[in-house]
Amino acid sequence: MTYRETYEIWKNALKDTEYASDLDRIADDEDLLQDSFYKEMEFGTAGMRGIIGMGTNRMNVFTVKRATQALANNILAHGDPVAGVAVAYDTRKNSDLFARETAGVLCANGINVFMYDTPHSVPQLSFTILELKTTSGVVITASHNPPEYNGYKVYGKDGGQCPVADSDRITEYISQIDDMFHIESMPLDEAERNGLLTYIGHELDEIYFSKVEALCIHPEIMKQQADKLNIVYTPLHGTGNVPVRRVLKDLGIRRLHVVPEQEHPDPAFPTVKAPNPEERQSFDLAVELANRENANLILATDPDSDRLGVAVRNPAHEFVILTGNQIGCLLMDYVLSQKQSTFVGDEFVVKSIVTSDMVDVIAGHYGVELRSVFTGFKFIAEQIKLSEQTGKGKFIFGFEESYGYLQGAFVRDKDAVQAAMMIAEAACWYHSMGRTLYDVLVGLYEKYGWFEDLVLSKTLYGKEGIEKIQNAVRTLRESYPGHIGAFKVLAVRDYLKQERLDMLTGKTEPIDMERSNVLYFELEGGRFIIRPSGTEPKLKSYLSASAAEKTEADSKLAQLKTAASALIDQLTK
Ligand SMILES: O=P(O)(O)OC[C@H]1O[C@H](O)[C@H](O)[C@@H](O)[C@@H]1O
Repeated sequence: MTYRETYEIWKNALKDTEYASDLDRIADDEDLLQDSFYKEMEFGTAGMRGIIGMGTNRMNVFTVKRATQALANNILAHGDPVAGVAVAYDTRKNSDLFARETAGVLCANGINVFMYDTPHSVPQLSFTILELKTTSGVVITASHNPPEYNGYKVYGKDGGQCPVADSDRITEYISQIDDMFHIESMPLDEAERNGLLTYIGHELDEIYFSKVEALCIHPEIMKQQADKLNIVYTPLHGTGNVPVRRVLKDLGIRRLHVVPEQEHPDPAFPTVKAPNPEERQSFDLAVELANRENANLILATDPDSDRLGVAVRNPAHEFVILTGNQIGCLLMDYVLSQKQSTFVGDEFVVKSIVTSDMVDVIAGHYGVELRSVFTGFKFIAEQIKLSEQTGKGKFIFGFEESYGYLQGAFVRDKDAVQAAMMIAEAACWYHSMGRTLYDVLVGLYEKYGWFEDLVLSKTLYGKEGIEKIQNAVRTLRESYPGHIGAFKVLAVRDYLKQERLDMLTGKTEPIDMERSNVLYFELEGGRFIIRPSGTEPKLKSYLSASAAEKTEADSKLAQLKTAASALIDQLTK
């Protein structure tokens, strides 16, 4: 079926409804029409995510209700409708509306729903699933994407993002729904009267806060140092505002300045290009405030408060915005060093394969096992579940370069509330020894080696963009380059073919992991990894160079950046 034909079906089905004028408005914009109707929304790295609007490839009540009916079918066949589903939403446009639609469809299927009636963070929802022992969970959020996006994150009963097998089944159920315009829904007041819908009260928030606070390794040091730490925090208009402030306050932090322009929910996110702590621009207002208040630490959380960004002062008193790898290494080294004396030998940490190799060296230093998984925090959660099922291994810490960190396994997704607490605690601990987080970071490089990491993302919109992204990786797979710039390729790991090719001997060996569309080039003195993003229309590549000295690592990374950028441009022309 062509995109025009699909559009006509929508127009007919919705001709006498409030949506008719929205559909009319896009009729003359061929590109928009094509992008809205040429395909169905897919379940990617973190569920379904897309631009809000009319169409099969858009986030709207129809695609949300259809996804929910598919989730309901999956629960009725493989889950536990009585245990039910926990539902939360963030501060984005239509998040509350989509959450109510989700609840209505689940209840119409006889599935119990436990729903927050104010915006809540992703980690709080993950915690809620475990606490209430529900069979599944849904958060309406597009995480850190620009304001025009929303999304539908699905969770399993272990509190982690839905495993691949479930998302494949949900996708299959979606394809079996012929009429997405007449999906049954139960009015929420009726669902509440029937006992199918329960609103979650504040008690759960309190339990969550106390569990996060209990992770603090040195609460006494925090109390003692709290007044010396001057922190600026921005929730970037999102859900972090309540939990992050509460936890820091409970632990004794008094000098916390919240960026006023970004304190309150605003679905337009008017003060940032994207509410993403990965983007330097999202720190602009926080840096201004921190300079006015002479603060020494900046914390930023994204709208669903699973990502944390951090900026620290360097010796020249300027703010340096840390990368996700740097924050993760600082946190991991802190946690491992403080807990080392309690280790019995079965401890493990988890990172994704695109996360810095510095993690491997830190884990080795403390003698803990390092597990590497694909991009997606669900794979870190899977390792925690595995250790519980087998009784083998104790999870200590997990992180991804994409600004996601976890210490306490009472949450199974990245948790910026925990991470904000941990970084504040680490800052207090080191402050008590006269050191800043910047000093500590430099100390880590001096101790473990200079690992310089950089993520290059190329955004390519629309149908054509997606095709370019897929083609780029395909082209590279068809013929591996012998060099990337001046960097010799030593081996190539193709995670789709599940094979590693040694470029020097020509020998291949199997990779014992599931399939994933990732190419990993092992270079002399670095690495280059490339994959299509599973959450945004981006071609992502991860560059790393390492050396014993900073200047050498910097110069290698700069060279690699030039070569990789040229290669990516050529692949996406
Ligand atoms: O690189 P992507 O597929 O866009 O994923 C980047 C990140 O997106 C979301 O935040 C997921 O929850 C993370 O687990 C993932 O690392």
